[in-house]
Amino acid sequence: MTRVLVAYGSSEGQTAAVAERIADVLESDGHEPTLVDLGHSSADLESAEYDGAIVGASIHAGAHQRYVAEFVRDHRETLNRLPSAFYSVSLSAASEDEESQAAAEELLEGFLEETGWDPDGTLSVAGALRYSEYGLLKRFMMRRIASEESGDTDTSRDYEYTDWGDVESFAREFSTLVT
Ligand SMILES: Cc1cc2nc3c(=O)[nH]c(=O)nc-3n(C[C@H](O)[C@H](O)[C@H](O)COP(=O)(O)O)c2cc1C
Repeated sequence: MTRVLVAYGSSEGQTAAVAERIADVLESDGHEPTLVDLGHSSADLESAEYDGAIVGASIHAGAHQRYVAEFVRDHRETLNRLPSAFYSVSLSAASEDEESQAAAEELLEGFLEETGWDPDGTLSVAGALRYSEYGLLKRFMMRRIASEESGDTDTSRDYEYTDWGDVESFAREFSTLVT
């Protein structure tokens, strides 16, 4: 059985939900995933003898979580040696505007350049708008951003844009890499 680290940073929970779906797919393919929320604990990538690693982060104010970048930088040699993949969750990836989607891809590429990581696979995936969980200021700010992008501005409900089919294909592809 192959052991796969599924480590992530998530500010409002969507990247965590994606990590859980990836872990479900890996498990159903016969692997042994270990989920680690890098915001709360560190993953012992060096000594735990993982056979592969998937790392995820979300974009806030034009950048991925700094602690995820630090984790990747600290472990880049191992990540570059093992089968590995990175996914980035954002609202830009949900946009119908090609420029916004390209901006999300650029941030993903920038993250890899900045950390010195060359993963086998990448995915830029749409996240969620969780108006009900934002404080007043954040709700106002996100509503303004959504309105600029012709997105959803009814703050009385939440919106999920994640394409779970894409997430599952990404996980399945990785699964074949570590088999
Ligand atoms: C305060 C705030 C700032 C955000 N900034 C960006 C941004 O600059 N670009 C973008 O594409 N998405 C942005 N988003 C959208 C998030 O990437 C999206 O909500 C994602 O689902 C968050 O994932 P998480 O729940 O794992 O943190 C922002 C969201 C919040 C709440």
